[in-house]
Amino acid sequence: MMRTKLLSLVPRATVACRHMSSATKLTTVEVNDKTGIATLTMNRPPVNGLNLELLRDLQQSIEEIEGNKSCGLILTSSNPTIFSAGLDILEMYKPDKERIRAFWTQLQDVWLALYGSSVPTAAAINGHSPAGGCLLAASCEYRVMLPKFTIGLNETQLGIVAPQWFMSTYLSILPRREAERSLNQGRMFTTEEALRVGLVDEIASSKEEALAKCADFIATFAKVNPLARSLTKQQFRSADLQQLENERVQDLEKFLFFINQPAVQKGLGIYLESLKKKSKN
Ligand SMILES: CC/C=C\CCC/C=C/C(=O)SCCNC(=O)CCNC(=O)[C@H](O)C(C)(C)COP(=O)(O)OP(=O)(O)OC[C@H]1O[C@@H](n2cnc3c(N)ncnc32)[C@H](O)[C@@H]1OP(=O)(O)O
Repeated sequence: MMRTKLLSLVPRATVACRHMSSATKLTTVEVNDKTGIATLTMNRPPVNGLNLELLRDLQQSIEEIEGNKSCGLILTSSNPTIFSAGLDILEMYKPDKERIRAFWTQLQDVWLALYGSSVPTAAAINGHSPAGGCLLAASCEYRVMLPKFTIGLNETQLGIVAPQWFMSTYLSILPRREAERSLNQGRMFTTEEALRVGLVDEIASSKEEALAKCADFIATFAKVNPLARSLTKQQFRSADLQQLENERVQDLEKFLFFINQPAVQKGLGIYLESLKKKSKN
């Protein structure tokens, strides 16, 4: 029988501030002793909205996986229909001054850690994956998605602009023409469309199958020298990573300036309302 280790269930103290959703961790890491592959599961009901705490836990879990000599990382969700709803809009709507800085900086950190991870990475996309959810999946090296869900960078639909590093992540997967058009449109792809354009690599009929396909992808590196593999990956990704490293502060200031524009705040408010109305019907 497969033995697994549950590594990330350490309780965390509750901090008295907005959006703090849980006294326990919002991610779990399970390492398969046989394959050495770590499965990182997001678990922030109802929709895995990426708030400051989930981003912190993601960062900690990625670091843990890097540190425990796992052979690979599979990112997935405990929610049966949602991989991640992207950034928690409540972090950006009428934001707290200090918290929103920490939030965006943490998002930068998570992207740098995941996109730049030294271990092979794959996403088992077992539900909808808009915007920031798509960013996380696209930062991995391989994607397996379940049918009847949607994925894409839909920022323009919300009246917001995906920053340069979101674009770079798309461009690492999609042909330039497709990346530009779909980002401009804020297009959400169905699973089948995503497969057709290459945004996902395979379709699986269940989460278990998706995880198995991700594990198969990671196993393709079993006989490749790990240092050679990770340095090669780094060479492919270093320009994108370096660009954000060099421009972190400007990127943060640009985000803050943009998000605080009255028109952007108004748009986010309307979008939030529409989401709430939809969930009441
Ligand atoms: C210069 C740079 C500037 C800015 C860059 C910013 C980049 C931004 C990136 C982002 O990620 S923005 C977030 C974009 N995300 C979305 O557009 C997704 C919106 N959500 C949905 O489409 C759906 O909720 C769903 C994920 C498909 C799930 O649908 P489902 O029917 O299962 O759930 P429901 O819609 O009823 O939602 C339940 C509950 O959750 C709330 N919710 C949903 N998504 C978010 C979110 N992203 N942030 C905050 N809250 C969210 C929704 O309102 C419901 O709440 P309620 O139960 O209280 O009504």
